[in-house]
Amino acid sequence: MNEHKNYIDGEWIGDDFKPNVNPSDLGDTIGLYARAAESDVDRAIAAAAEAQPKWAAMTVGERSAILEGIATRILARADELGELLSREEGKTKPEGIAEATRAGHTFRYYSQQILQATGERFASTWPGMTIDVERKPVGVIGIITPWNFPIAIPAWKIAPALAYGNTVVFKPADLVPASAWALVSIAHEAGLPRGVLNLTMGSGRMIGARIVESPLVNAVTFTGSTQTGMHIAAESLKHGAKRFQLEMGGKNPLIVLNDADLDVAVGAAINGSFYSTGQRCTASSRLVVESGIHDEFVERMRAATEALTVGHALEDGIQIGPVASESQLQQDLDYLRIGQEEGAELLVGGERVTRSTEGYFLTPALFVGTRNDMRINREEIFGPITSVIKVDDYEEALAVANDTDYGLSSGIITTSLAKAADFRRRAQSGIVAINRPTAATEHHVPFGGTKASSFGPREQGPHARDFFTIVTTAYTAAGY
Ligand SMILES: NC(=O)C1=CN([C@@H]2O[C@H](COP(=O)(O)OP(=O)(O)OC[C@H]3O[C@@H](n4cnc5c(N)ncnc54)[C@H](OP(=O)(O)O)[C@@H]3O)[C@@H](O)[C@H]2O)C=CC1
Ligand SMILES: O=C(O)CCC(=O)C(=O)O
Repeated sequence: MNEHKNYIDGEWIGDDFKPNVNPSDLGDTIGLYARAAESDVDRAIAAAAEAQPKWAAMTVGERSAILEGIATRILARADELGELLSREEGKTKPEGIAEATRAGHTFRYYSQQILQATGERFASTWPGMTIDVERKPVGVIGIITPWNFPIAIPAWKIAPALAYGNTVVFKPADLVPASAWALVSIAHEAGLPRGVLNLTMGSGRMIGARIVESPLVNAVTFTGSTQTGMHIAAESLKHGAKRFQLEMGGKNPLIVLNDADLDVAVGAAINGSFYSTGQRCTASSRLVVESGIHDEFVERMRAATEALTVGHALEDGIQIGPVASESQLQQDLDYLRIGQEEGAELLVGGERVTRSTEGYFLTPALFVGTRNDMRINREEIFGPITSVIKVDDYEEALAVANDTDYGLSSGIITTSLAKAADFRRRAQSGIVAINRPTAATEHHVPFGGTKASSFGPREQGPHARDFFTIVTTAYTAAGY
């Protein structure tokens, strides 16, 4: 069985391995992946600290060329990387390939982005003075990522971190080390100097704590559950108030108004709620539907949900792959029970099903007759489960949509330009979707939310530099 080691200071290290198992086929072990010890994490952090000044001193041209080399290699291997991703995480093969392609585009984007102007010159109110506002690297960045986007999220954190002259200690989710390992091995092949990017696979509790507590780590960027994010925030403040950026949960509403095009509404709801097995922080988990269109929408949703094909992620024609892990499956089953105990009607789906391989297969589930105060509508389930909430009019729909602890994404399906414009103004989320799913975003524009969904500057696009650089203001007096 292939052994995949951690990557520390330019070397492959490790002798303690864990099998990585395919959630579509529990008999299929993808490979063995190293588990870092505390001493490995400390070594990775020290290597990143040592490499950082030299990496930052390279020209942007040199850094840009290496990032472009990583992008080219990812894009050349997108089919293979996408298949590997689907095999370890369970999203369908087309979704896996699209995600790998997005990772390549992200590296290419930042290889070009750092060639743009970054400074600003201000006129001074004092005589003989010039003021230059510049951006400098932050230093060593700890990167902690979740299992649901095993290559895109690492890419959109690692690429800007490196582009702006920082070095990285990368801790991927324990469930999906293969995509992380493949990405780091590509960076190695592309000629990244030793110590600039370090991979420490294994337990989040231990490695995450080590990264957050280290005085040599200057910033931590995290995506995952709100609970872990809040813990990282508290620990970061305790340990030298290091800079932190958090992308956490969502409970994203999709409003369907009476004037909606039903085909568009059902298409957006099915995609947003169930694709990627509903395991997206941008998933539509609350369908807020105006009463005049409610019954027809529900009937069309029932039929469309039943028609979805569920099975092995790598099989052609499969639309919904397995749930990513046994513990996530248990969480989904718990919420299916909780929803029914709360009085919601499970109209269709929510069944654990068997296929020719043994995997974590669950049919997409549609709850109807739900209220916004039910637990299934307040807590992030993170599975192929969505709820319909019936409302009387647009104002009630907007109030329900905004009545949540989260604020990542929200959407509206309407043919009224006026209502769409009003929703863009009043929706309390970082992403607003008009006549499209709440999920699936582009790599070159900002990504992030409000309330308990996000903390810190936006990720992706040009705004990513706000987290990965320090703004300094230089006053230069004339006369010498
Ligand atoms: N909004 C989003 O994008 C996501 C939300 N979730 C939500 O979170 C739930 C649980 O998923 P899970 O993967 O366990 O999410 P976690 O928040 O536990 O994990 C995310 C990352 O943080 C690491 N981690 C875990 N504990 C710590 C810690 N104490 N300090 C630092 N890092 C830590 C994990 O490592 P390790 O994998 O080794 O535990 C992983 O790399 C899901 O069911 C879903 O509701 C999950 C993923 C993404
Ligand atoms: O919808 C997307 O494009 C990204 C979603 C995401 O980042 C997540 O679910 O963690």
